[in-house]
Amino acid sequence: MALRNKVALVTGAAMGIGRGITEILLQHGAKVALLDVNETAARGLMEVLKKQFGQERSLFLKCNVESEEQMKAAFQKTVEVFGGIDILCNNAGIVNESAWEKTVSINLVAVIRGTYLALEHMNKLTQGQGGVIVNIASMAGIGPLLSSPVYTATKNGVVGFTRAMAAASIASGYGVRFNVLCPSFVKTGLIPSTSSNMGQFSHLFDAANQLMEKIGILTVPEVAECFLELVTDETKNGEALLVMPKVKKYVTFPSL
Ligand SMILES: NC(=O)C1=CN([C@@H]2O[C@H](COP(=O)(O)OP(=O)(O)OC[C@H]3O[C@@H](n4cnc5c(N)ncnc54)[C@H](O)[C@@H]3O)[C@@H](O)[C@H]2O)C=CC1
Ligand SMILES: CC/C=C\CC(=O)/C=C/C=C\C=C\C=C\[C@@H](O)[C@@H](O)C/C=C\CCC(=O)O
Repeated sequence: MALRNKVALVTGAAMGIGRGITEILLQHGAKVALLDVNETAARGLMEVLKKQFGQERSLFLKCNVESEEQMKAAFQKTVEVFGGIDILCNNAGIVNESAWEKTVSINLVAVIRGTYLALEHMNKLTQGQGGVIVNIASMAGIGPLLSSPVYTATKNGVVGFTRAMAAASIASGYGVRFNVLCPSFVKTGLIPSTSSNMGQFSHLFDAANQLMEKIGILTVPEVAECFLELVTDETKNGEALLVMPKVKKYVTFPSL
């Protein structure tokens, strides 16, 4: 898929991986709707993006992905302003084993919500033009992260949901590709600097840090490049791309 003048919607776009994904999409000629709850961070980013890419290439929509109403409105506004949606990145996510229901709501329920909203616009069976959806899971969606069982559950859910949607799309003829990106640790504000949000697993904070030291830490641009591969390579559908420092591999799953 060539990105020039394609329309992308990115959740959690104001910081971290979502910002990196937004920037690489703009660098390759796409228009981007940025959805985030953090208005201060988003508006600061928007000033930078408008200077670098022009006034008309990016749009910020304050949106809590937990809200069906706000997500529907954001998708509708994106279509109104940019004329459609070709690319969706469900990226927004948190790590909080204390507020675990919120973690499920943002990391999994909202990914399903965003996917279904985008499909309404992309589905070729309902006059859509097709498209591609890339969901951001985690290495914890492939192997258990002992310090964060609920986070692990949400990311496993994102992997399974995305792969099932790809199979459904092929069987149904939606004309939409679905892929999932599974980074290991990435240098953003998400990585817990204290055990405050680890709840009953706070005693495993050191173990998680030891794992991080063992695996190493990715940069946001490294992750954004892998996202771009899943979007632009039209042979990729139903893929889970595991990214670690110095290695990336398409995960193979047992065929039942
Ligand atoms: N940082 C890491 O080590 C890794 C992160 N990931 C995943 O990557 C995604 C992005 O994470 P990071 O960029 O590291 O985090 P981050 O904390 O740097 O950025 C997350 C963004 O999402 C936004 N957000 C949070 N809750 C939201 C909500 N309810 N509605 C709308 N926006 C919301 C935040 O305001 C922020 O801008 C998450 O899904 C995370 O699970 C996956 C593997 C590793
Ligand atoms: C607390 C969450 C922090 C950041 C977000 C995030 O998603 C980070 C995930 C990073 C890595 C997850 C790794 C999970 C690993 C487990 O499956 C282990 O059982 C695998 C152990 C080592 C694999 C690497 C190696 O041995 O070379």
